[in-house]
Amino acid sequence: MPDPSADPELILRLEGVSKTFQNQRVLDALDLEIARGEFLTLLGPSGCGKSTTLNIVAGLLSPDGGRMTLRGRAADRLPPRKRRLGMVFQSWALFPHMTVFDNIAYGLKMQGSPSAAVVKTKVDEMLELVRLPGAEGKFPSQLSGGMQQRVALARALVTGPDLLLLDEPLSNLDAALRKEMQVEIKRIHETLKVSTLLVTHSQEEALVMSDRIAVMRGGKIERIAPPAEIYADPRSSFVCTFVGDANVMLGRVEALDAGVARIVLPTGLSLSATARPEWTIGGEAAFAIRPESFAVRPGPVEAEHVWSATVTDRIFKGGTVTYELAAEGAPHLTALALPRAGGRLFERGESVALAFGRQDVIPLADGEMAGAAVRPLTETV
Ligand SMILES: Nc1ncnc2c1ncn2[C@@H]1O[C@H](COP(=O)(O)OP(=O)(O)OP(=O)(O)O)[C@@H](O)[C@H]1O
Repeated sequence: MPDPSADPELILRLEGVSKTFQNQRVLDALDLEIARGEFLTLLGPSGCGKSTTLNIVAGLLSPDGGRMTLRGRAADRLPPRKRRLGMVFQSWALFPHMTVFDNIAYGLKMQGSPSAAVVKTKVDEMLELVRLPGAEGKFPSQLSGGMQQRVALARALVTGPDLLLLDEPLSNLDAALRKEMQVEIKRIHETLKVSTLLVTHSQEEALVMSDRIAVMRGGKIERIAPPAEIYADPRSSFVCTFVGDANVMLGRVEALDAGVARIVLPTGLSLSATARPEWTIGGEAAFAIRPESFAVRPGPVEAEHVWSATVTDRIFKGGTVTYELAAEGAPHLTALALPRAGGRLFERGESVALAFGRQDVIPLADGEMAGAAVRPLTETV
């Protein structure tokens, strides 16, 4: 029976879904909704419950508690093949003894026996969509990893699913192919507008492809929002450091005026920030500054905030340069700069000015990740 309160624009709704494995609570009363046509990504560290959530949606695992509806209908007891889902997993498991054509046609044949002409038309459409025309007679072993992934997508989409489930679909590809397939999957999503649930631990994949990102931690969703919003206003220090890099710091509120807080760090550096509602004078205040929000300048500079710092390390990547810096009371800062043609890079040991404005300071609800947030440099000069 359709739920009379169900929103027809909602493809999936999970309410209070829980799952425990051997006394370990893996999902903790999880709520999640996916709108029709939406691309939603579950992003989080290993073990936070992303795949468990996806497997419950797929019907491959039963939850211990909670409710699930698909297209407004209770789906808790619906067998997987009746859920009208398309699935692509990390190991894309094409049938090795079948041609590309037969691999893609497989799902259609499982649904019933459409005429050979209908099967051919649909498979051709899919090959066109994933940009593999002419590959229908090949076997998976004759295809590159990226091409196999395109076939896996075509196989998942050929039946016209209501919801496409993607579990780490790009993690077996090398970095260049992964970037190419991110853009491909986004293009296919924009063409078909099929509602999609992606599971990944890659912030880049999440930022590039999603309409909304749900950041998971310990079996719960900590923050759900569109990519640009989650990046600009992550709220917690965990989300701030998981979606992007950040300098997370802790200070004390010295003054509060019209929603603006004056914050001092233990050694006297100070700054102003948009205040969070729970901040009080004399209380602790956590905040973050993204590496790209610091302007690194050689000497005195006019800006709302200017901190003196010393370059402790540098990594040059061509289009960008990352500096590790130490300021008084903030010994581990990271700044990201765009080297200008003809401009010079700062050397290790050099004194610089770090300039930023109030709008660059992200107020946070907690300082859990303070000091540990910015990813370490991997190559140095
Ligand atoms: N069938 C199972 N039996 C026992 N424990 C399980 C089972 N499946 C998952 N777990 C445990 O549940 C937790 C969450 O697993 P899940 O695969 O959902 O995490 P994830 O966020 O997808 O992480 P990853 O990216 O590493 O797969 C992990 O601690 C995992 O070891």
